[in-house]
Amino acid sequence: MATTGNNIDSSKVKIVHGDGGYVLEDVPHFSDYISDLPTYANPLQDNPAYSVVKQYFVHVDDSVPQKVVVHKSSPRGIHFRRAGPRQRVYFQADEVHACIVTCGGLCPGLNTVIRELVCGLYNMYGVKKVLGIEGGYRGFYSKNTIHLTPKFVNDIHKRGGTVIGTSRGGHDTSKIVDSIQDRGINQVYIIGGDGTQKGAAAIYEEVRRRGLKVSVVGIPKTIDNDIPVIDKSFGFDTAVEEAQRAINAAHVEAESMENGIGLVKLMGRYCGFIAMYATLASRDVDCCLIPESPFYLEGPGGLYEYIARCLKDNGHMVIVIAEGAGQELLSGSFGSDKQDASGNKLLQDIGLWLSQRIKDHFSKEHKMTINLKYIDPTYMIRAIPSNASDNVYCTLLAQSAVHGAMAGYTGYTSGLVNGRQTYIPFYRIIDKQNKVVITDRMWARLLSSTNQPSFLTAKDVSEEKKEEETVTQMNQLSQLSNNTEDETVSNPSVK
Ligand SMILES: Nc1ncnc2c1ncn2[C@@H]1O[C@H](COP(=O)(O)OP(=O)(O)O)[C@@H](O)[C@H]1O
Ligand SMILES: O=P(O)(O)OC[C@H]1O[C@](O)(COP(=O)(O)O)[C@@H](O)[C@@H]1O
Ligand SMILES: [Mg+2]
Repeated sequence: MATTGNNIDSSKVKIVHGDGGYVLEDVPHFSDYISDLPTYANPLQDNPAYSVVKQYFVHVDDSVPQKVVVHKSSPRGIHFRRAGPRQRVYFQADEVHACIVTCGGLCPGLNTVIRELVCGLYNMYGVKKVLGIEGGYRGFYSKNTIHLTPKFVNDIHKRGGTVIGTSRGGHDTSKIVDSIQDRGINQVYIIGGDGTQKGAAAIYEEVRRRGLKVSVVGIPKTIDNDIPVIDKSFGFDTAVEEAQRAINAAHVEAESMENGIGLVKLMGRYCGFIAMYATLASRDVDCCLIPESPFYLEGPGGLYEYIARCLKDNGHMVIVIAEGAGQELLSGSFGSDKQDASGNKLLQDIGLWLSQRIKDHFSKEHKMTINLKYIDPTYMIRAIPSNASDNVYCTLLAQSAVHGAMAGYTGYTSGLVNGRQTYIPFYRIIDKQNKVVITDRMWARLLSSTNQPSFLTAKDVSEEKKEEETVTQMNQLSQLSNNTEDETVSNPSVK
């Protein structure tokens, strides 16, 4: 199997080259593997709501750049296909049999996406057959389905969770595709995080191998914000907002007592975006600990020293810790290699461990009684309905997903890139995880806002920077090798 520098199978990559170093990382289309499919005029052209919009249909060449900060001489770089309605569609309304599935952990906005997929299909394209697959991937072959109508989904965006249920594990590609084929489903909308998108990519591959006219579409979900390429995942803003309530409670408790410490644990298995943004938003946080920035307790520059200073100067402090932070400190006594049903690492409770360590240290070393209040709002920040801006975001994601499927595209994730809706090929979404880059400006902003120690030596910083540069160079090399290895489609308007 030929792979590019990033372990991407180059035979699956559909690249279009244009002038000035323009590269379109295109998404698959039915016409790539099924010939002579009939097309139809998009029914939206007769829809009174849309027919008045100037240039409502997306131009065939419209694309969105991945990088918006450029230099005079830099190549135009990677682009993604702009999402939106096309002039011609590949399905007639009564031919469509769509299904929706939600997988992985909960996230605010799941019900909004479900609602908008159903309403988008019904109201924009006249589609009447939409099935909800119950309980995640395993629901395809082991559960009942729910007939989803605009009436059924009308109010669901006001509720947290997912009305069709979710689960981890249970992904069996061939059983899932058998079920899709047996039920005559031809549009599959899959809402989920990085694991789910890997599963969606496997389903797309199998659908294509069987030569089926079935669109497989991903909608990225995760409060952790660990999905790459996209600006942010839906529900993230809502989760950060809800986290403020826990931080506020921690602050009130801490400042009301002598030597008060409020410790808040927030979600973030492999990355600390929620902790970082919640800290930046709150201004009450004195220290934010995330998985990407290892910390230590003892000695100069360590956490104990910083806590002692905060208590001396202010009499109280607030610490926010992402659940995935400091797991290496726990390994040994508390550590474990256990995984959940999807293969995700099961984490130890770093918040509880750190609370105990802080109390023990200050009572032994400083003969001080610490009033520490540990707040763990873990599930409260994700089991809530999405806020207004996430609701709008969910609507755009869902409608874009529907337009793409109707236009015959498949094997893509609907995502926001630099503020524009795009179709991103699965391989780009599942290639790596999004992480906080601690040599970027955002982390520097956080450090300067909390005044916490960076826990890094000059050597660490230069190594971190070198690693970042190597990744950038590898990406550039892989791009170059794509340019030479892949079949070049010279006419960007092919699709
Ligand atoms: N590499 C993979 N290939 C196929 N399916 C996967 C893969 N990783 C995870 N999945 C499936 O995706 C679903 C959700 O994955 P999980 O990691 O729990 O949540 P998330 O999608 O939010 O990251 C599960 O049903 C799991 O079986
Ligand atoms: O207890 P659960 O449901 O396994 O969820 C815990 C995990 O879910 C998350 O919210 C992320 O979920 P996803 O993998 O579904 O995006 C993590 O922050 C957390 O570690
Ligand atoms: Mg995940």
